[in-house]
Parts: sequence; structure tokens; C-alpha cells
Amino acid sequence: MTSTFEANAIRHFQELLRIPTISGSGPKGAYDKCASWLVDYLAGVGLTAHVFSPVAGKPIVLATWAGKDPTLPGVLLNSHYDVVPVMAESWKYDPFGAEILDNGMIVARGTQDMKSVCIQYVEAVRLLKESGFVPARNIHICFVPDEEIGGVDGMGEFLKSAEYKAIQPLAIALDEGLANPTNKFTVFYGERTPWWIYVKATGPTGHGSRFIENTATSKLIAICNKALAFRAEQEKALGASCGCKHGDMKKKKLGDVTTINLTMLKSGVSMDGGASYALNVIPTEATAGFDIRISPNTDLTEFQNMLNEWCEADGVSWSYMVKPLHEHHVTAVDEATNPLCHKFLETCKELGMEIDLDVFPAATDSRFLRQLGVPALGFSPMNNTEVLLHEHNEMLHKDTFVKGIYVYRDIFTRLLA
Ligand SMILES: CSCC[C@H](NC=O)C(=O)O
Ligand SMILES: [Zn+2]
Ligand SMILES: [Zn+2]
Repeated sequence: MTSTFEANAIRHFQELLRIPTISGSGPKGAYDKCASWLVDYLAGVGLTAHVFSPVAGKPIVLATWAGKDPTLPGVLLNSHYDVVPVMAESWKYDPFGAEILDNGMIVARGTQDMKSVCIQYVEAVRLLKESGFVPARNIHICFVPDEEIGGVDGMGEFLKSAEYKAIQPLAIALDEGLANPTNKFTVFYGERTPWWIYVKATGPTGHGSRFIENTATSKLIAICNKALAFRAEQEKALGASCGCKHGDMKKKKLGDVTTINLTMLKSGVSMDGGASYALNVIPTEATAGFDIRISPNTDLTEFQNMLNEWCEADGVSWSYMVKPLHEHHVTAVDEATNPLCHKFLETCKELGMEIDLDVFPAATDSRFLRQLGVPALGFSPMNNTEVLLHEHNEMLHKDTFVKGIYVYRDIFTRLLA
């Protein structure tokens, strides 16, 4: 039986899902609409939100629930409110309709990534407030845009703001995680470092019927082949024993290996305004783009040296598409270093939740926080749930969504007492 509280929480979730906050600024002012919806929503639980836009049209929403001792390091509950685009023709349902299917699934872009968490934080606070609970320390709830396109104008700007300075110091930040298809929940203590790079090769032109030496495309293909060989090696390592003290019990997961994927290839001498190519002319330039995710187990300088070696031929160079991080930043979860992170995991255990402690395979806003030394854990309370983020027909069961609220409530009750 769904209680009134649960029905209202689901309704709020649907309302948020119906705002099409596709990254960038969203269609037709969706970001602004979302920010004002969040302000009203937070007001409904007695929290006064502050909205500020370091970059025009990209509002950040921040609210604080004052703790008993505001001088103690605070807690940041972060979520991004933007979502990735949809290919609507491939969806069986309206991606921004938030329809509830007969089997209880709520379907919409953002159900898993991560509007569920946006609502679950606030509903957990609602329950705690209604029960008379007052947290020991300040709890800051923050909603940021643009995570899906790198976070520079969202979390990046937030961390430079006076508003962020005003909430220092922080004992722990929580941000998104991933669904776990088993009965376990996953907590992420780090993530792979993303490097997006272009490799550009140049070479001579000539007639397409001859054996021209050192062409741009042949040089580029040689590098692509090296990248594919490296990729195959890493894929082989995936699922192998990680060689640690856990022996075969702990197999390498995606976060423990490095992936490199060729996601762009460009060359050719175009004609007719780009409609076709002169296939009998050797192009003088060829470019490839790679999405690389470097595991904390891989040394970044060594990796960079490998890229330099791959690209040592004349006329070949590589560059970053986005300014990268040159150091891995992971959050220690031992009691001495980060007591609240340790307590978070202990609390989960006490609540009977089985936890996988992993490295997040992609990138989240947590990397910016960790870079500044803020202990951050990635956690989205969705177990027994297929991972559907960024996919067509992204969905989440309404019962899983509601259970997640109680999971946060129970964790916060113990963590923040
Ligand atoms: C390099 S920033 C990209 C951020 C994005 N985050 C979630 O999917 C990702 O591709 O991992
Ligand atoms: Zn996300
Ligand atoms: Zn995402």
C-alpha cells in the first residue's frame, strides 16, 4: 500500500522528470524552470534555497538545514539536475512523460541519472524533520547543472563561488552512484580519470592510384591500431583476479581497468560542399578522437608517455579536447582519515545493506570535490536494478525509488546524530 507520503514523493519525482533539463541550458528555459521548481519544492520542507548563476542561464540551487553545532564540518548532498539528450524515436514512451507502467516502472530520462537522488535527499529530510530530528552538523543540499557535459559551468563554478566558501569545511560529500543489478548497493570512493583527446596526423597528398609514403591516414591508422591493441589487453584484464589479498574473490571491474575508445574519425578531401569526397586524392590531414578513462591503478604520467610514444612519428600530434586532471584523487574510507566516510559504510552494514566498494567507471562531479580534498562518496540507492543510465527507456521501479528515501533517512539518522 502506498502511503500519502510515498504518493506525494512519487508525484514530486514525476514533476521533476517532466522538466526537460537536457544539458547545456535545456530546451526553452528548462534550467530556469527547474531551478524555480526546486526552490518551491525545498520551501515545502521548510528549507530556504538560494539560487545563483555564475554562468548566465545555468542556475545553481543551494539550501542549508542548520545543525545543532554549525561549527562542525558540514555535509554536502549534491546532485545534478541536467540529463543527457534522448533519441525520442527509439523510446517506447514519452522520455519526459514520467509515465508509471502497470508493472510499477517509472519511465523517463533522469529516473536513474539522477533526478531520483534529487528527490530522495529532500524527502529523507522531510521525514527527519517531521520526526523532530535535528542533525548534529549542517547539511547542505546542492543542485547543479551541466554535469553531463563536463561540469565546468556547474560544479566547477560552484567550487569557485563565495557560496561554496561559506559552507566550508565539509566532512563528507555525497553524490551520484550507479544502480546495482544484485541485492547489493554500490558505493564509489573514486573514479577513473577521463581524458578526451584528439590525435592529428598530416602527410603528403598525391594521386589515389599510387604508393604514396607516410600518408596522414596511414599514420593515423597505425595509432588507432595501437589503441585497439591496448584496449584488447585491458578488456582481457577485466574480470581477471585483481591480484590483491582477496585473491579470486575480487575480480577486476570496469573501474579497475583503463578503457580507450575511438569515438571520432575524420579525413578525406571533400567536394560538393561536403556531400561527397574526392576518393582519388590522398588527404593531407586525418584526425581521430578518443574517449579514455584511466583507472586509478594506471599511472597518469606513464600513460601520457605511452601516448607520446604512439605519436612520435613526424607530422603526428595529440591534444586534449578538455583540460584534464593530471592526478588521480580517491577518497580514503578509513576511520582515521575520513571518519564520516567510514561511518557511512559502517552504517550501511548496520542497516543490513551489502556494499560493493568500487571505482566509478565514468566521471561525476565528485572528481572536482576530491581534487579540492573533500571526501566524496558516490551512492544512488538502487539495488536489484538494471543499470539504464543514458539508455533508451531509462526507468526505475517506484518501490525502489521509495525505498531509497528510507535508505537515506536511516543512514542520515545514524550518520548525522
Ligand atoms: C569528462 S566529463 C564527462 C562526464 C560524463 N558523466 C556522466 O556520464 C561522462 O562521460 O563520464
Ligand atoms: Zn549523473
Ligand atoms: Zn550521466
